[in-house]
Amino acid sequence: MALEIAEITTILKEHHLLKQIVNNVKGDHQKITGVTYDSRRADTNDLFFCKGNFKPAYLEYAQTQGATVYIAEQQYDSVAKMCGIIVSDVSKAMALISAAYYDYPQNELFIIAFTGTKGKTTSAYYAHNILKETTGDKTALFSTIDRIVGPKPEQQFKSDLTTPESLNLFHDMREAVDSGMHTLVMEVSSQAYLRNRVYGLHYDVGVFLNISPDHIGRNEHPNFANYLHCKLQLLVNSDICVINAETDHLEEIYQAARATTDPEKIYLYKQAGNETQVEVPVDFTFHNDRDDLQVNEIEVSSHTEKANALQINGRYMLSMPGSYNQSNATAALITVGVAGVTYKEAHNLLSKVKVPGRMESIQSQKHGVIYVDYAHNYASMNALLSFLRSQYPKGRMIVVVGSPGDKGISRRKGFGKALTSYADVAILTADDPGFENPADIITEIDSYIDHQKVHVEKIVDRYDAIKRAITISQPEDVVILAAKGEDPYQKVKGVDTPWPTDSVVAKKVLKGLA
Ligand SMILES: CC(=O)N[C@H]1[C@@H](OP(=O)(O)OP(=O)(O)OC[C@H]2O[C@@H](n3ccc(=O)[nH]c3=O)[C@H](O)[C@@H]2O)O[C@H](CO)[C@@H](O)[C@@H]1O[C@H](C)C(=O)N[C@@H](C)C(=O)N[C@H](CCC(=O)O)C(=O)O
Ligand SMILES: Nc1ncnc2c1ncn2[C@@H]1O[C@H](COP(=O)(O)OP(=O)(O)OP(=O)(O)O)[C@@H](O)[C@H]1O
Repeated sequence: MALEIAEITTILKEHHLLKQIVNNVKGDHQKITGVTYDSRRADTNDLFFCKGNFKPAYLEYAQTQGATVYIAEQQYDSVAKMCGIIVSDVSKAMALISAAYYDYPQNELFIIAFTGTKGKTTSAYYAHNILKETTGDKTALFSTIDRIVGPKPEQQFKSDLTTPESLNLFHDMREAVDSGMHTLVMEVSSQAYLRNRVYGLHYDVGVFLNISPDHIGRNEHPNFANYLHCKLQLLVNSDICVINAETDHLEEIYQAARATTDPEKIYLYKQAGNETQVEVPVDFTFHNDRDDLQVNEIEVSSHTEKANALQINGRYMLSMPGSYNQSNATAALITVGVAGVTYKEAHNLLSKVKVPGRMESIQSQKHGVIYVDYAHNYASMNALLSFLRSQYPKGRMIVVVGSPGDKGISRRKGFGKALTSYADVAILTADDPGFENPADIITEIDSYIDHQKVHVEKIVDRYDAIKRAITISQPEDVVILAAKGEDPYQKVKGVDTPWPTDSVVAKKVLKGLA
C-alpha cells in the first residue's frame, strides 16, 4: 500500500485541514509506504503522525528509522530530512489519511456499531455471535474485550481500547476484509468521537443503548453535555438508527437521529409496558417472560410495518441473567434483523452467549456464591445489585468494589448510593488507582455510604479484599466482585500492573479455604 504526497494533500484540502507543506524537496509524487504514530515502529518511507502526548524526540527517532514524511500541527525544524505536512487537527488528519492508506476498507464491510454508557460489549457479543453463525464466520468484532479480524486463531486478540486508534481501526478493518470478512460489529466509545478515532466513518447501522453520567474527568469529557454530544455523533453518522426508547435524554437522541436519517430508517424499542420520557413511535417491544438465575427469556414483538418486515418476532432464551440483558439482546436482534437474519435463524443462538467478566458465577460449598461483574458506574451497579437482591432475598450481599483514579469521578458517589440501597457489607478496595492514592478514593466512596445500613471495611490490596469477602461469607450469602470484570491488569501510576483477574483470584482463594 502506498500514498503520494499529492493524494494526501488533496484529502486534507478537501476537509479544510491543510495549513502548509514544508521541506517538500522530493515533490508531490513522493510516496509513503507505511503509516505510524509510534516512533518505535517507524520504518523506511513511513508517514509519521505527531499526536497526543507527543515529544519531538519521537519524531527525530522516526527519522533515524527511515520515516520520510510527518503530519503535525506545527513544524519541527529538528527533522531536516523529512517533509512536513502541517494541519489544523492531527487526529482528524490521521483518521482520513489512514482510511485512504488502507484503501477504505469500511466500504467493503456492513458495519453495525453500538454506543451507550452500558451494554455495548454485551450487545456486540450478542450480535456477533448470531452473525458469526449466519454469515459462516465472516463477521469481525471490535469490542472492549477482544478483536476478531479473521477466522484464524491468531486473528483473535485482546483489545487495548474499546474503539481503537483510527490508524489501527482502519488497519484491522483492512485485515478483516482481506481475510474474507464482510460484516463488522463494533463498539464505539464517546472517547472515540472526542479523540476523532472514527472521524469520517459511516456505519450501516448505529445503535444508541442508553446514557447515564460517566466518563467525565481530566482525561475524558469536560462535562455531561460533551459526553452526550460525542455519543450522538454515532447516530448522525449511521444510515439506519436503532434507539432504546427507555433511555434518558430520549428527545435529544431521537432528534439527533432524525436530523440525518429518515424516520422510516429509525427503529425504537422498549420493554412492553414501560413508559418513555417522550412519545415516540415504538417499533419493537420485548416482554420479560422470565428473568431469574436459571432462565432469562423474552418475547420480541413488532408494532410497525417496517418492524414487521424484519421478521424477528418470537421467543428468545438468553444465557446471561439480568433484565438489562433483555434490552441489550433486543437491540442486537434488531441489528441482525436489518442485516437480513430472521427469527428462524436467530432464535436459538443467544442461549449460549456468555460475555467474559459479566455476571460470571462461581459456586462454592462452604461460602456464598460469587459473581464477577463489570458494573462500574451508578446505573450498572444499581441494576446489578437490584437484580441480585431480588434473586437472593435472604442472604447477605457482600460487595467488593473500588473506583479508578484520574477518571469517572462521579462513580464514587454512585457506588456509595447503590451500596447504601442494596449491600449489607461493602469491602472497599483498589481498582486502577492511576496517579491517585487508592486509600483516598476509598475514603471518598465511603463518605457517600450510609453506615447505618452498610458495614464497611477498607482493604486497599484487592487480593486481600476478595479473600476477606469470601472468607466471611456464609453459604446463603452472595459475594459480588464488581467493576473489574475480566481486566487483566491494575493501572498504577501509568503502569499496567498485571492482575490475575477477579475470577482467578476468587478461585484461588476458594481453593485455599477448602
Ligand atoms: C486520553 C486518551 O484517550 N488517550 C489515548 C491516546 O493517547 P495519546 O495520543 O496521548 O498517546 P500517548 O500514549 O500518550 O503517546 C503520545 C504519542 O507518542 C507516541 N510515542 C510514544 C513513545 C515513544 O517512544 N514513541 C512515540 O512515538 C505514541 O505512539 C503516541 O502517538 O492514544 C493512545 C493510543 O495511541 C491511547 O492508548 C490513549 O488511551 C488511554 C490509554 C486511555 O486510557 N483512554 C481511555 C480514556 C479510552 O479511550 N477509553 C475508551 C472507553 C471508554 C468507555 O469505557 O466507554 C476507549 O475507547 O477505550
Ligand atoms: N443495558 C444495561 N443497562 C445497565 N447496566 C448494564 C446494561 N448492560 C450491561 N450492564 C451492566 O454493565 C456492565 C458492563 O456491561 P458491558 O460490558 O456490556 O457494557 P459496556 O458499555 O461495554 O461497558 P464499558 O463502556 O464500561 O466497557 C455489566 O457487567 C452489567 O453489570
